[in-house]
Amino acid sequence: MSSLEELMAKAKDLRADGHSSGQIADEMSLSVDTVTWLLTQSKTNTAVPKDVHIDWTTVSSNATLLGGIASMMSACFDAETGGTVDEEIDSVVGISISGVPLATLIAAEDGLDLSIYHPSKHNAEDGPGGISGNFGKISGKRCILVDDVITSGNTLKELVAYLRRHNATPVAILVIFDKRGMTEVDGVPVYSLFSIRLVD
Ligand SMILES: O=P(O)(O)OC[C@H]1O[C@H](OP(=O)(O)OP(=O)(O)O)[C@H](O)[C@@H]1O
Repeated sequence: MSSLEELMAKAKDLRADGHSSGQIADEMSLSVDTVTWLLTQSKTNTAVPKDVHIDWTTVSSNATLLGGIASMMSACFDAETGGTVDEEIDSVVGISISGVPLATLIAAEDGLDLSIYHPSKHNAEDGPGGISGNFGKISGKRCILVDDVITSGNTLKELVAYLRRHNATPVAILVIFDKRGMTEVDGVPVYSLFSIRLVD
């Protein structure tokens, strides 16, 4: 089976399990347009939408490799800012689920507090997102926000707004993959290890 056929099969499995197109898009880190295409087209009758699927499970399933990626994210941030911003930061906020191990490793490496954000899209009752009460509080803190990938940027936009509403200051965003080529999210600079573009 080709990787494209595998993506089609996975999208169809998720749909059969009752997931909406938006949920499938989130699960597979693809755009909703791409998911619609995967669910409705064969690869012979229309052009493939311009999106990329990132499979980094070889790294994410290995704690040592994940630690290496977290170190690279932290080092990338230091290199881009000259290391001057570090002293002003109190907390690392990881976005559940995939941002959590990265945020934990970065917080440990840099000696910072750890907070966890549950995005609204994971709220089964369609309620708002929120900071977990089982980890660090964010009120009054200067925070760096950590996630694995930016697809639309909506999750990070939501967290930036949440932090500002709750008396915290989002200072920077650290991600591994940026599929939007974003330099900032509502005024918060983005530092990505890899910025992904399709070239026609
Ligand atoms: O830029 P956006 O369009 O908002 O998408 C990016 C978000 O989607 C993925 O999370 P997902 O909801 O799939 O949960 P996960 O962390 O459990 O993979 C990813 O980990 C980001 O948090």
